Amino acid sequence: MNPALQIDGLTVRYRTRQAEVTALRDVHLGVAAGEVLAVVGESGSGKSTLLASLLGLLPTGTGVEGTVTVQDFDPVAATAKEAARWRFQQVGYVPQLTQRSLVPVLTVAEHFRQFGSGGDWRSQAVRSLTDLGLRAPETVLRRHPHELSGGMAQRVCIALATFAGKPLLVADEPTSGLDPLVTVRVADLLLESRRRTGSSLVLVTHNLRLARRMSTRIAVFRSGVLVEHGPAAAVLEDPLHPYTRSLIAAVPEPGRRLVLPEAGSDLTGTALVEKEPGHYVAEETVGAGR
Ligand SMILES: Nc1ncnc2c1ncn2[C@@H]1O[C@H](COP(=O)(O)OP(=O)(O)OP(=O)(O)O)[C@@H](O)[C@H]1O
Repeated sequence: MNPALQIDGLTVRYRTRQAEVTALRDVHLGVAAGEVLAVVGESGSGKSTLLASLLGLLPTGTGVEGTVTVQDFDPVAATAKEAARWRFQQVGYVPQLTQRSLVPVLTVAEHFRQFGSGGDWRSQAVRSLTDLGLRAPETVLRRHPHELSGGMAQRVCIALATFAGKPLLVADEPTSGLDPLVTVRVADLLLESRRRTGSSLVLVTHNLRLARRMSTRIAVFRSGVLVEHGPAAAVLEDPLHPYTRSLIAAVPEPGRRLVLPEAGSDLTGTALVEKEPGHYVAEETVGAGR
């Protein structure tokens, strides 16, 4: 099977006034058509930079070495205009800050109309929004972005990304902040859309349970280095790298009570209880140091 996505020797350096930050170092990664790749790693490990490279969204002036090919297109070498046109035609994208990615002067319906072909875009949009647990989809369609809550905007963006059946779906933390039932709906909708269209899906997530539920392959990043990459079951059941093992060990068993240990964290001393797989709620404050 041809790779839908191929990255060879990718190094990305951001240049700021104060310093140069190497966000990715010599990354080699391939994803076949129809696969679901979960990109995991701690904050600052380079996950969003990887997505920006795949989407042709790196800031101007960023230093890039190596090659990226996504379905015969090179998003890193393309101009901003070429990359924008390609994304519109080929990519369904769920960004991390969903509310900012909607156009303030357009209603939700007008967002859908841009991607819809034929007359049934409205019923398709209503179906997607209903599948994502929005109770009054017709009302949501009439609203402007500022009239949506954060969770609503997130689900609108997910519905838009899957709407047109593009060959590549890219989602940056699509379920962060959503409740457990909606998380499951989002996962199901993304997977259903992938099944229907045969698209490939690249998913950035901190949630290893979500990665396990959704992905066929997992790529583990640490400090810009791809430390482990392979079939999801192999990486999660038999991790080779100590960092992957520590990520997996940090996921508590369902129902277990967890007291966050990191010194300096706002949540230090907060007990979390897993109410649903992969979803933790603050149960009580137990005092730092316990
Ligand atoms: N535009 C930028 N200019 C300078 N440095 C940046 C820029 N974007 C990211 N970085 C730095 O590059 C590194 C990788 O950041 P990146 O956002 O890719 O990580 P991440 O794994 O997605 O983190 P998070 O999970 O917190 O979103 C970090 O050190 C970050 O501070």
